[in-house]
Amino acid sequence: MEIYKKFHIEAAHRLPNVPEGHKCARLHGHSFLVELSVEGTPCPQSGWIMDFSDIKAAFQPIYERLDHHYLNDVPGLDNPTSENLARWIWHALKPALPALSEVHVQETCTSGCRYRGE
Ligand SMILES: Nc1nc2c(c(=O)[nH]1)N=C([C@H](O)[C@H](O)COP(=O)(O)OP(=O)(O)OP(=O)(O)O)CN2
Ligand SMILES: [Zn+2]
Repeated sequence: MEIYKKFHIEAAHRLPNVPEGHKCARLHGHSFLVELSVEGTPCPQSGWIMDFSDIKAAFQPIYERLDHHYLNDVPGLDNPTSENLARWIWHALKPALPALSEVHVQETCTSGCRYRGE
């Protein structure tokens, strides 16, 4: 079974490696939707895999590094595509949240990336 918690991150970025003339080379911003999934078996006593608020607490320090920041300035995010952001969040969060099973980064209403580790 999987549970998830969603977070909204307002951030700016530009993509430095796109072909010349690509619109994403220009500075722009997104309201990123980050959905974190955790896999497990519900505890018979509590009825939950883990408290949603524990997911929030684990993500909080990472959220603070991203929200209202220019992502290209965050160490390790010099090319902040959805793919690189999802992988970056996975590696930053996994030590504090070992049951993490998926990081879903939605960059726009129509575009995003799901990362489940390597
Ligand atoms: N594979 C990827 N492709 C693109 C990424 C990315 O991170 N990974 N990022 C971008 C841009 O950041 C862009 O802001 C988002 O792209 P796009 O979905 O094309 O945005 P639109 O608002 O133009 O989408 P439509 O729904 O088609 O209007 C580009 N590509
Ligand atoms: Zn973008």
